[in-house]
Amino acid sequence: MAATVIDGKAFAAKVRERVKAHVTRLVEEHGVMPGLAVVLVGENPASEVYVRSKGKATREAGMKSVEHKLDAATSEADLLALIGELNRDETIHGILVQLPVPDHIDADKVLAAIDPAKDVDGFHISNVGLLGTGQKAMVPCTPLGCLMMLREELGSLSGMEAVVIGRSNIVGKPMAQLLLKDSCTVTIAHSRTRDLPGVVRRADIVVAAVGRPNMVTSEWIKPGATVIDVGINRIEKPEGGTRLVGDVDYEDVAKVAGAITPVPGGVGPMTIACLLANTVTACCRKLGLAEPEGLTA
Ligand SMILES: Nc1nc(=O)c2c([nH]1)NC[C@@H]1CN(c3ccc(C(=O)N[C@@H](CCC(=O)O)C(=O)O)cc3)C=[N+]21
Repeated sequence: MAATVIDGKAFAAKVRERVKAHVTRLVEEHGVMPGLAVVLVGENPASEVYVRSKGKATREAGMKSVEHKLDAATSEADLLALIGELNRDETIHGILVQLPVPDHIDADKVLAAIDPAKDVDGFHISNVGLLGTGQKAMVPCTPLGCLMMLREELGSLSGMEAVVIGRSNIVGKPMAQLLLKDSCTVTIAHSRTRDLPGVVRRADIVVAAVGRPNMVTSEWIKPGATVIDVGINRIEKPEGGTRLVGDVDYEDVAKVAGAITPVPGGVGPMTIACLLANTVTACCRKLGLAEPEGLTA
C-alpha cells in the first residue's frame, strides 16, 4: 500500500490561520500587534528568498515585519548593537538572525545576545536548557513543525520508537527532546552510527536531518513507519537546471512507509508557520496571557 502523503503546505496554511486568529485577538482585545524582526548579514541568494517569504507570511498574518539587511562586512560589534536595540524595542516580540553568519562573526555570541524571551528560533542556551529540562521554552521552528505534523498524523506518540538521523543543535537535538517529551523511545543516530540502516529499521518514526540528498532508502524503513524529511538539498538535474530533494529517497521510501513528508511542500512551509506561531507565543507570554492554543509544543 502506498504511503499517506503528509501535506506540510496545507497544514502550514491551517497553522497560519490559527496564528492570524490569535493576532486579531491580540490587536483587538489588547491593542498589541506582534512584531518579528529578521536580520540577514551578507548576500546569500537562498537566504534572501527565505527572508522575503518569511516577511510576506508575517504581514499576511497581520503582524509587524521588520527586515534588517546588513552588509557582509558588518562588524560583530555592530550586529550586537542592533540586537541590543531590537531587544529594547517594545514593538518587537521576536528576533531571528538568519544563519549562517559570515566567518568573522561568532554565531554563538550573537545568539547569546538575543533576549531569550524574543528568541523565536529557540537557539539561545537558556531556551535549549529550558527545553531540555521540560520547562516553558521557545522551541526551534523546524522541530516544532515536525512534531505538529507527527501528532496530526499519529495522535499520541507515547511509547513509539523514534530515530532522529542527525545531531545538529538546530534540528536533531531539539527534535529528540520534543519526541522524548511526548514519551517516545528516542535514538539520535548520525554519521558514526554503526549499522545505521539497522538502527533506522527499528523506528516507528524516522526524522531525517542530515543534509545528504536521497540518503534514506526503502531498505532502511520498517513497513508502515512515519517518515519526516527535514532535508532541503538543491541538486543538478541531468537535463540541466536544479531541483530540491530531501534526505529521503521519496519515490522509493513511499512504497513501504505508512506516511511521508514530501520535499518541497513538507517541513519547509511548517518551519515558516512555526516561526509565526513562536512570535505570537512570545507576545502572549510578554503580556502574561495564556499559551496560544494550537501553536506551542
Ligand atoms: N536563524 C535561522 N532560522 C531558520 O529557520 C533558518 C535559518 N536561520 N537559515 C536558513 C534555514 C532554511 N530555512 C528554510 C525554511 C523554509 C523553507 C521552505 O519553505 N522551503 C520550501 C521550498 C522553497 C523553495 O522552493 O526553494 C519547501 O520546503 O516547500 C526552506 C528553508 C530556515 N532556516
